[in-house]
Amino acid sequence: MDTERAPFLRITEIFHSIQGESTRAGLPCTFVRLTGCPLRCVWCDTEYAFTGGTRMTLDEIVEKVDAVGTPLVEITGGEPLAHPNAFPLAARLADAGYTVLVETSGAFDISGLDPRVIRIMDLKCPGSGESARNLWSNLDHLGPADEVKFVVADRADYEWARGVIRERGLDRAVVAGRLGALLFSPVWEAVDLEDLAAWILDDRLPARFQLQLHKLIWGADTIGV
Ligand SMILES: C[S@@+](CC[C@H](N)C(=O)[O-])C[C@H]1O[C@@H](n2cnc3c(N)ncnc32)[C@H](O)[C@@H]1O
Ligand SMILES: Nc1nc2[nH]cc(C(=O)O)c2c(=O)[nH]1
Ligand code: SF4
Ligand SMILES: [Mg+2]
Repeated sequence: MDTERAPFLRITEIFHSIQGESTRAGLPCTFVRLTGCPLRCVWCDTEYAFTGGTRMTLDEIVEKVDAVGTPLVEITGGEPLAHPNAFPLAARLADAGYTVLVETSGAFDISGLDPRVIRIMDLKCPGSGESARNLWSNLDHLGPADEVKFVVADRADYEWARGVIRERGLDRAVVAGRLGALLFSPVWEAVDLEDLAAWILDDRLPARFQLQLHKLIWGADTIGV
């Protein structure tokens, strides 16, 4: 295809690292970080992906992922689903045999994603400043492989998340296997870890406590890991 006309995306970075989040934390993973996000979570650790980036065709992206040669690939950002070509990219990577994770804010319709793609969807808590962007209809499109994540800045965020989980039956969905996992992640260094653990245990939530493993390994300010 003529490279000038071929479908493309703006890419901040493609890197090979240890998956730091989700139920796949600890596994080698290739990350494709798309440039640009229309949200502004107050605690965002990836502001460097809001602008800039390099224009790459989908062919070039797949080639670079192939060159790394790891079976697990995550498309993240920025906000991947703000970019229409993220959808064909995810399908192309699934066609190529990769296990494809898409990490999304939940602000964009996920229903057009290839069914083979595993969705890790944040529900933005009030402390992020972006709660109003949650697209609640996305919950109807999640399945047994998908994960819902709450990144909590304080007790008020935790209580909000607990309310959402109970009122929308996400706890029952996880226990019944209709949803893959519920994740609680502290905003980095904002919440006492013992407190968050105690809250989850006290409430008997069927949720997974997760830390950003890559920050424990390489520090919070290292980019490209
Ligand atoms: C940088 S975002 C990119 C994907 C998408 N825009 C989203 O928000 O899900 C990747 C993940 O990092 C999380 N994250 C960003 N800043 C964080 C922080 N300071 N502490 C903990 N998690 C953070 C986000 O909530 C999201 O789950
Ligand atoms: N190692 C590592 N694991 C991650 N899992 C999700 C990430 C993200 O920024 O979306 C991320 C990241 O930035 N680095
Ligand atoms: S949606 Fe994701 S990339 Fe965008 S500001 Fe929030 S955490 Fe950062
Ligand atoms: Mg990250």
